Amino acid sequence: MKRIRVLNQIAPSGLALLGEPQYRIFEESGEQEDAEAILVRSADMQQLEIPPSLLAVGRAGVGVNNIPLAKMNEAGVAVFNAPGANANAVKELVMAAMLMAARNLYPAAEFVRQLDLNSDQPSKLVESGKKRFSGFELAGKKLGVIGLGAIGVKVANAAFALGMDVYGYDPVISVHHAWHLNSAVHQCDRLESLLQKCDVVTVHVPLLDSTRGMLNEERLNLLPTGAILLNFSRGEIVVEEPLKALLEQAKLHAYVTDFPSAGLAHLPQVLSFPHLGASTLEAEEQSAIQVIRNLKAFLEHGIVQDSVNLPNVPVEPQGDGISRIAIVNRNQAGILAEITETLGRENLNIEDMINKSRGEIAYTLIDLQGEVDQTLLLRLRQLPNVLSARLCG
Ligand SMILES: NC(=O)C1=CN([C@@H]2O[C@H](COP(=O)(O)OP(=O)(O)OC[C@H]3O[C@@H](n4cnc5c(N)ncnc54)[C@H](O)[C@@H]3O)[C@@H](O)[C@H]2O)C=CC1
Ligand SMILES: O=C(O)CCC(=O)C(=O)O
Repeated sequence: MKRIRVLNQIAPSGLALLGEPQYRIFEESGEQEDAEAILVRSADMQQLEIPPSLLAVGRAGVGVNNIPLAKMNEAGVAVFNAPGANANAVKELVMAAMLMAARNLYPAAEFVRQLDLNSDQPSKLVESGKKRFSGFELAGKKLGVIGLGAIGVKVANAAFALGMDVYGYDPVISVHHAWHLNSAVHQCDRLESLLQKCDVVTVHVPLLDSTRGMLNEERLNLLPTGAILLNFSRGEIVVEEPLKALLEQAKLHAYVTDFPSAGLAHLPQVLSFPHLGASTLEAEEQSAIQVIRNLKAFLEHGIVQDSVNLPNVPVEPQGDGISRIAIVNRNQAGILAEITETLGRENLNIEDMINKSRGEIAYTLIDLQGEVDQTLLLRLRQLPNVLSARLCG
């Protein structure tokens, strides 16, 4: 039985894929020591102790900044996410946010809420206040999309359909996403040129060392007066102090974000949501199902698909009489020779073997004739550059 620890609420339709008797799902931290896998959404795992039994982490979503990737690599633990599974949900919220900000919908609705509509002339009250909430139309305005991945491409295409003139910045756009991007989207070679010209800017990059604080004082100051900034990516991508100053000086029309902060949330120009981007039934189900399928394929057959730290190795198992060993190792010369020598000493005949690397890490999948015992696995684990070794199944 494989034990799966769940750190956040995961859609039941996904968890249903992990049925007993093969799997047992638990939440309590006391039992974490022997979990083979952890399922997580946004819970912060940075300080979580990694049990020696852990083989994989499944992020039912996209961003993995809550997972200590370096620590996972050192422990030979595979990390999976669900690319694209919640992109439509985020796109819809971003479009709603853009419209809310451009038409001042939140303060306008608040204004109506506090009116006494039982008075003699309610329509007079309504009409008297509305001029304060006059907004602008999106059609014809310039939208800048920073990060043209699963979400950025959908936002760019939807904004184009609304009549916006769309600019995109992504120096490392994938071929897959480039294919899906409307060809009318203008490409910006420099982030600065996008910021200078766009009335609305939306950011859709992952939180990495290279993107933390990417919208700093110098860059924020390039935004035209009256611009709207949307951040449904991660709070840390925008530097708060200069943004606050621009909002207080009314140089920006609005900041709409999914990541509330104490320094900004109280400002009238700020609209904050409680990290709602992926909170739709559809996205929650899709994310859970997608990541759990990949987690299962890894635990049961050693197959790697959509991992954020291991290379893709979509090799189906060979069938009866064949044992499969999965090894995560440092990507260093000589390691394969050490592995095959160790197997040779046990007289085990290799039927098939694949080794793929991704940066500092490599993944080796070996199909063998016959039985594999715990002593062999122990010997493999003791090799200097082997981070984890296990029998699949
Ligand atoms: N608010 C919410 O609930 C959600 C937030 N997110 C956030 O949105 C981020 C993006 O999600 P997806 O579009 O699904 O990811 P993705 O991986 O499909 O796209 C990210 C894009 O950013 C680009 N990029 C990376 N560094 C860049 C840089 N320095 N400048 C410009 N572009 C850069 C990449 O090339 C890639 O095309 C996630 O990493 C997560 O932080 C994702 C889902 C839900
Ligand atoms: O699971 C969630 O609600 C968070 C979604 C998110 O931020 C992501 O997928 O990166």
